[in-house]
Amino acid sequence: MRSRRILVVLGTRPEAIKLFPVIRALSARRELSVRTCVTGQHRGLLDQVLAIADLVPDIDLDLMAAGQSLDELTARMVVALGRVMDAERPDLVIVQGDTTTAFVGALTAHYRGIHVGHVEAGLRSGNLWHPCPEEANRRMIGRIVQHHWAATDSAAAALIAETTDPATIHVTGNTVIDALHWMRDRIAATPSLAAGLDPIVERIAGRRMVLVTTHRRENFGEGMASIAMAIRRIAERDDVAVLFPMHPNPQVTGPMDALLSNAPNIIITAPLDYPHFVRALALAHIVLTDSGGVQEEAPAFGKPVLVMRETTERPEGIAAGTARLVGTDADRIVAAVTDLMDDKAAYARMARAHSPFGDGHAAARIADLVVAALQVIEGNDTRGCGGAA
Ligand SMILES: CC(=O)N[C@@H]1[C@@H](OP(=O)(O)OP(=O)(O)OC[C@H]2O[C@@H](n3ccc(=O)[nH]c3=O)[C@H](O)[C@@H]2O)O[C@H](CO)[C@@H](O)[C@@H]1O
Repeated sequence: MRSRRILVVLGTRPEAIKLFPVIRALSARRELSVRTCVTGQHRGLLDQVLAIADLVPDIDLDLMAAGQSLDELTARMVVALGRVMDAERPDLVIVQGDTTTAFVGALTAHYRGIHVGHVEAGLRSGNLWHPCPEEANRRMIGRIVQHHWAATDSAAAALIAETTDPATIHVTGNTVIDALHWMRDRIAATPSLAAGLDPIVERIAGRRMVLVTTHRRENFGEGMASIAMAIRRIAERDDVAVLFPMHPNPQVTGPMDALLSNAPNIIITAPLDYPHFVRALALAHIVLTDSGGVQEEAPAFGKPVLVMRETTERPEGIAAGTARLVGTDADRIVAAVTDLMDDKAAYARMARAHSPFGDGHAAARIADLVVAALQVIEGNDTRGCGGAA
């Protein structure tokens, strides 16, 4: 059998983190020819992950443009990825999560009758506008792909509730845990990978670190201002130090700079590269975030995570008691952090190392599923939409 062509499409930092374990696992299968296409929906943050994972993309569309609108990005990406599909002619396309890159990768493959596998399938917040456009993207992806690789049983149940054929759904675990274990072990073997954090560790010495990340679109505006106020109040405690790797989006830096610059006990940095962030996560006492991936990583390190969102598509962390929704209201956030700082029993209940999101072997399972899927595709004669308008 000729080696079967797999095209992995990604465009942002979280996709790179969650897909590099899959790319490694697939590349170890001799019967597969794996190519990677990066859209460059994000640039700097994405490149940091590609570098640490030793991933050199076969195709880099470099589509990101300063101040681009979602319309412009999507339009450019449809045309560019369509051309990649025609040139590469893959037997299977793999996308991850809920970005514009993931949706357009699935759509342009669908136009050509190419099978698609979806990593992290089935995440649903139940609110079409929260998060936007991610919830819409992942629902639409779920309607047009053939292989749904869900991270958890609840994600699989969400797909079943949408009448997805159960035979096309497999629960694999979230590949973010594969990446986290790989990075943790790399740092243990080569501490210099995350040595850049040493000065911050010295500055924080003796205080408990609250690690903060925020950048969700639905928190822009009032939400960000309220989060900034909460961070400032949390940092007024002398037994606390806040470490805040700040996303460069002006919708984040604007409100934060206004309230937090020169605030004592708050260390603001540029986004940390993946090794440094994983080390910061391991050193944190509490994690305060609106990130999806960080919600999945923190429990694996036994870190209580307070989620600055109104809804989450990760109910497993809430059910396991390792995560709590606190929204963006400053009083609620401060109260939740204070509770964990002052109530040892409350902290112990949340700080149990527990990973409802996977065991670190999701990528290997996905590689097995890809090989199995290709047998099906071998006998399948999909014509797609014929390519013409
Ligand atoms: C709606 C939603 O939840 N969608 C999610 C969103 O991803 P996200 O919310 O997880 O995005 P971020 O928070 O940007 O990335 C987080 C990763 O970045 C690392 N990190 C963080 C800060 C830093 O300073 N240095 C770092 O290295 C960190 O370890 C972590 O792994 O889109 C993904 C793609 O579709 C989806 O999969 C995913 O559901």
